[in-house]
Amino acid sequence: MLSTGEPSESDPERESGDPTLTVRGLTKRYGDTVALQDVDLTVEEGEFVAVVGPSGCGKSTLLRVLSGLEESFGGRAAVDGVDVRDGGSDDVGMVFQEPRLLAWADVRENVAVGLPDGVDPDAPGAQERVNELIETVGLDGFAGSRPGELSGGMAQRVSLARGLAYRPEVLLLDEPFSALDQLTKYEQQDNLLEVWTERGTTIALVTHDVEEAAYLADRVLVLGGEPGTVATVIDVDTPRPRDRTHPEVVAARDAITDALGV
Ligand SMILES: Nc1ncnc2c1ncn2[C@@H]1O[C@H](COP(=O)(O)OP(=O)(O)OP(=O)(O)O)[C@@H](O)[C@H]1O
Repeated sequence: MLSTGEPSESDPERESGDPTLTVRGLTKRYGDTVALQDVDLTVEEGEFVAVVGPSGCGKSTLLRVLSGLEESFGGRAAVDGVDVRDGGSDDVGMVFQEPRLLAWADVRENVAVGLPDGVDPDAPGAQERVNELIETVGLDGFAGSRPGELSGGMAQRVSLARGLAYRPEVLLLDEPFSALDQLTKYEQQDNLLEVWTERGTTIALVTHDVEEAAYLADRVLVLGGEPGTVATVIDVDTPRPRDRTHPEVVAARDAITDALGV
């Protein structure tokens, strides 16, 4: 279940050895529209998986199911071995495709919303943490700005900082860099890799950007078709830290592009 709560004690229902994310035979309908058909996915603890596919193939739907936002679906989706319909894990953070910021609150307050429950934004250390995140996403100088005063890319970075504030064990990211210029995108991708490396976070990232998928992920799930199904899975075994121009990264990008049929 999506939460801004304090990281919980180990879930007693969790069986050791369970993958962090498990999806089996997932089918999701919206009325007559079948968004996903019979999708399987396993993401092990600390793994970085990217999900790519054409517009409308069900990428966001997959993340919404995993985050506990969808109750009605066929098949099974579990986080830390606990079915999302039974609450999943408390330690899941999601960054949505649209920034979803509080219009009346400034950047500092919007980021502070992501702090774990019980942490008073005025408590010692909390402001430092918020300021650090604002700096990480390159928005120092805009801490007192309201969303209406920010560009789309800046708003997206506030949303990312809010998602990172909670320090979840699992991060579900829906196109978190899509509104960024190339240079800022590269910086933010590397920031995310740093967070992932430092904390061992398990990440599922939806993206339209094949270079991004090849550079960041251990494994790339390519969805396709209508309804969306798994077209193929591509492993990216290139050692880290990676060079964006490493022949294996380039080969992975080409393999993803081929699988997408573009
Ligand atoms: N709330 C909803 N009600 C009805 N149909 C929906 C809803 N959400 C998604 N859909 C439909 O489900 C399908 C998958 O949508 P989804 O947003 O998951 O695709 P996507 O791959 O993330 O697309 P994009 O890359 O454009 O963001 C689409 O046909 C979409 O129209």
